[in-house]
Amino acid sequence: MSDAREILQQLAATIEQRRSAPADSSYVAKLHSKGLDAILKKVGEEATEAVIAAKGGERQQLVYETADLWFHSLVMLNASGIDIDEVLAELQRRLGRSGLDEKAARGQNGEN
Ligand SMILES: N=c1c2ncn([C@@H]3O[C@H](COP(=O)(O)OP(=O)(O)OP(=O)(O)O)[C@@H](O)[C@H]3O)c2ncn1[C@@H]1O[C@H](COP(=O)(O)O)[C@@H](O)[C@H]1O
Repeated sequence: MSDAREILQQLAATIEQRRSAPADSSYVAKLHSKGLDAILKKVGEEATEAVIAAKGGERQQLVYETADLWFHSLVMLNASGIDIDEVLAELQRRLGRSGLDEKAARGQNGEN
């Protein structure tokens, strides 16, 4: 399998390219034509579907729904002008740091 960052970059580039395609020829373009709220609604729906699959112990369905969730999250980031490298850098920054330390630091900085 290719490097994970490579796959995400390739998919993000495809999303950027497809957003201006005719809406009847592209799922990405169709979503964009409906506006940001429709994109955000899809992210919420896909997250819920992933949770339901996990709760039901449906292993293969969870893989499928998580792929849907990641894809729609990339569409959301693209619509918001955020490069995936920004998210990857944030995850990398957190590597090796306890989530409990991270949580305590967020309280101090007034972040969520
Ligand atoms: N990875 C994906 C991908 N994952 C999921 N989906 C679509 O996301 C939708 C989610 O489906 P749901 O089950 O929620 O229900 P639905 O009724 O089909 O969807 P809605 O009409 O409710 O939005 C499906 O239509 C899937 O086809 C994707 N559509 C596109 N891609 C990638 O985006 C590229 C560009 O796609 P187009 O824009 O269609 O050319 C593709 O080559 C793929 O690499």
